Amino acid sequence: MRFKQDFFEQLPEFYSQVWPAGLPNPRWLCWSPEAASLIGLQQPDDALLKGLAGNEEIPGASYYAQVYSGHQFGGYSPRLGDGRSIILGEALGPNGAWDVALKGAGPTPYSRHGDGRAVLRSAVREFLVSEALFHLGIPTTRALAVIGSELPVWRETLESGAITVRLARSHIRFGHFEYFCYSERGAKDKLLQLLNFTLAQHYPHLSQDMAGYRAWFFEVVRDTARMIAHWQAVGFAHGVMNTDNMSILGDSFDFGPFAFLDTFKEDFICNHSDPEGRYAFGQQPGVALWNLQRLAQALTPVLASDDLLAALNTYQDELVQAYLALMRAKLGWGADGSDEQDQRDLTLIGEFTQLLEANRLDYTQSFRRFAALDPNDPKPALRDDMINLQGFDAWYQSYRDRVGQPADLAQWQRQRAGTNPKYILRNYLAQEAIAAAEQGDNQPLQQLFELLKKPFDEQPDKEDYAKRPPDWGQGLIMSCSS
Ligand SMILES: Nc1ncnc2c1ncn2[C@@H]1O[C@H](COP(=O)(O)OP(=O)(O)OP(=O)(O)O)[C@@H](O)[C@H]1O
Ligand SMILES: [Mg+2]
Repeated sequence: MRFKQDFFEQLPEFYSQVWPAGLPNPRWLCWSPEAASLIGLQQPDDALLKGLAGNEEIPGASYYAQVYSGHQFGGYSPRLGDGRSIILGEALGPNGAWDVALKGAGPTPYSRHGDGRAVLRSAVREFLVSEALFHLGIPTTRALAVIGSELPVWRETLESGAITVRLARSHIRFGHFEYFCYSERGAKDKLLQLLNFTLAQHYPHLSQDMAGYRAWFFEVVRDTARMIAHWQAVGFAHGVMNTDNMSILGDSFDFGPFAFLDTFKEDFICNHSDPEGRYAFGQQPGVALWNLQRLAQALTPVLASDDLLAALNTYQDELVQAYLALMRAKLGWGADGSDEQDQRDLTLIGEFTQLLEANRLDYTQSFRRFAALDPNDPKPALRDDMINLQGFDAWYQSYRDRVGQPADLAQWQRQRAGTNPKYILRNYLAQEAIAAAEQGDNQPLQQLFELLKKPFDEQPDKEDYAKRPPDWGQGLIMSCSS
């Protein structure tokens, strides 16, 4: 790995230097060749294993934990920071630089009462979902590898310690700005320093002045809205949308109790620690706006309120337009750009998801039906899934009116197959692969990983992975303890 150390060198007051505690008997559990290529790595080898486990120093790396704060479940936590993640610097690749972070590398000055560790189960989940989201075309941090070990780590029970090697375009979170606004009260110079750094690194087209800052915040709002549109369109629930888990670049970030929906349920909650459903699937668009409002508030020392408000006011439209574009691609609809059509389409989409919910249908499977649907067919396979046929027939008539007859049906269906994944990371699939890996059998994990790289392909020998979960695996709710 070749590194540059811009954050480390330019922002010395924004982190603590810290060494990884190391892992006994480390072994490769997962390796993503696609992520590796981003930073010019070819093969996992022994020297790299020792380095990423934290057992030997990696040449050129600086070891540091960033300080940040954030709103967690609505309340402000004045000091969080990387309590179990150590960043090595920005690794240089053929198309830019990627922060390399060892998540689970041991305690840091921000660990408070935590052990600084991650367990195999959570490390593998983060690995799988990072790469799965990427292959679904959703902006996300990436995962290079998971390293397992014989380190005993206590959660609800005795588990083993592991490290996810995360690659991120940036680790700067909404919470970084909140920290330098509230927790370091009056540190306007630091807020500005952070903002200028962010612009220089990631928004080179923007100037470091009021006009540039203003344009930047509009982009943050836009990119956050687009990320959320992707989550809602694919049926992804993040589970812990605290502001310290919101990447400033609009990449999906920090994967804990996430879930892809199986049976569609608007108010589906995937996080065991969220009984109120603050972060329920259907709440995500509103929560992201709330989070952007917290970010805006933290930016008031450096940006005019009117500018911040003007940007926040674009959120809904950015979200709706991005969501409509994705859903139209899934359903096979064109667009004429009119408000009337937008409204009608939103209504029609909402009616469809209501049908899914009322008929207790699987979100992914139901949309995948469109890949084999002929709009000329009055009784498509999708109809056979429904209990409420009358409701479906009424909706389907509107759908057919909307879609018209495709000029080239085969091509139209290929397009639907390319926008409605067949395979998603269902929680029960992750569970099965993890259970095997915990017993020393990596094969199911490797197979699942390979499957998720081609979510839109038929992969006829993998049909079982497209099925609905067995009874034990329905609507699994994950605990936050990771
Ligand atoms: N086992 C742990 N030991 C020490 N600190 C922890 C541990 N687990 C979480 N934390 C800290 O608690 C806060 C909230 O945790 P959260 O689950 O959002 O983040 P995370 O999953 O640890 O990491 P990241 O956001 O970098 O993906 C963070 O400051 C995090 O570093
Ligand atoms: Mg976090």
